Parts: sequence; C-alpha cells; structure tokens
Amino acid sequence: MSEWRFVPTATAHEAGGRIGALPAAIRPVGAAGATVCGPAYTVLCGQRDNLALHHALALAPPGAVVVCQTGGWFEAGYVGEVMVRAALARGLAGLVIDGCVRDAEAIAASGWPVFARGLSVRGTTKDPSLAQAQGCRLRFRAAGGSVDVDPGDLVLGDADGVVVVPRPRAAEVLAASHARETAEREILTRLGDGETTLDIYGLPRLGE
Ligand SMILES: O=C([O-])CC(=O)C(=O)O
Ligand SMILES: [Mg+2]
Repeated sequence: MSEWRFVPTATAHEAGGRIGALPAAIRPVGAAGATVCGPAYTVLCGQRDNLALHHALALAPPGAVVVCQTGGWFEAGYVGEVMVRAALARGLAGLVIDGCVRDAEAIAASGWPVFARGLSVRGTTKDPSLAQAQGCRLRFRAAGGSVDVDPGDLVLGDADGVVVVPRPRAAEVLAASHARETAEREILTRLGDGETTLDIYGLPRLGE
C-alpha cells in the first residue's frame, strides 16, 4: 500500500481512465493536509443511525479505510470524537462517509483522516431493527454516473477529495499513475522554460 502513498487522487483518477471519483461534496473535515490510503472496509448504516459504524470500527482490520453510506440521510453526526478514538485504537487508516460527522475540533486534533459531506451536531440512534450491512458493495451517485465500492478496493483521499480504484485494476493504475506523475513533472519543467500549455499539449490556437 505504501507505493500509493504519494499518488494524488486526481492522478489516480486520470491514470485509470477517469475512474472512481466519489461525490465532490465528500471532503476532508479534519486536520489540514490529511490524506488517506488503504483497502476499503464497507459499511451501510440505517438513516440517522450509527450502530453499523460501531460494529465496523470493531470488525474492520487494522489499516483499512472505513467507507460508509448512510441510506441517503446525510445530516447527522454519524462519527465524532469517541468513535475516532475507537478507530485509532484499532489502527484503522481513516473514514470516508457519505454523510456528516461532528466534534470537528477533536477530529482535527486527532490527526485521523476523515472525509465527509460536512459537519452536523444532530445525534444518531443505535437501532438493530434498521436495514444495515457490513462488507457490502456500496454505490455512490456521482456526477456523470455512479461509482461502486467493494470491500478491498483501494481508497485514496487528499485535499481534492476521494478516489476509489477497483482492486483488480490496482497494479495497472499504479503504474499508469507513476507514468503520469513523471510526465507532469516534465510539463512543469517546460513551463518554467517558457513554453505555454498550448505548445505542450498541442492545443488548437485561437482562430484555428
Ligand atoms: O457518539 C456518537 O454517536 C458520535 C459522536 O459524537 C462521537 O463519536 O463522539
Ligand atoms: Mg461526540
């Protein structure tokens, strides 16, 4: 997994053929500059209910990124200081949630990477009768289509957002990401030498 650590989300997204971008509303909410990288552990919560997340924090293997959907009910504080402390104690790599979290200052101070739609003070229930699941496929509705997340898929998060790379494509996308990073460094050098992006990309000129 360490070979992915310095691959930006945008690079992996492009290198894979514009894949895996989760909704742009899911952004880092903790410490500035937080990144996450690891295999997905997926969980589906009931609406306004975080019982399944409590189970996930106990069940996910160390190093996993917990990826959570909330039945489409975004505005509740599904995770906060207590649960972040629990996740840290278990060695989990981070959280990506299609909903909100709370205890923002404590999350930032913890340094644990949390990617969420935002913040909400609203409390959650812990109701075992609600529909919920561990280790299931999650489908995120994103601009231009949907993104499926299966357990074990590679999750990358940084200041730009979150990208998920299907596990069967991980080696290929990693190689393409490294090639793209090398190419972009060359482009930056050429810009420093006075070329324009029109020159470098061979873009059509005005009037052409
Ligand atoms: O307890 C909860 O439901 C969420 C929370 O605020 C915490 O984890 O601290
Ligand atoms: Mg709390």
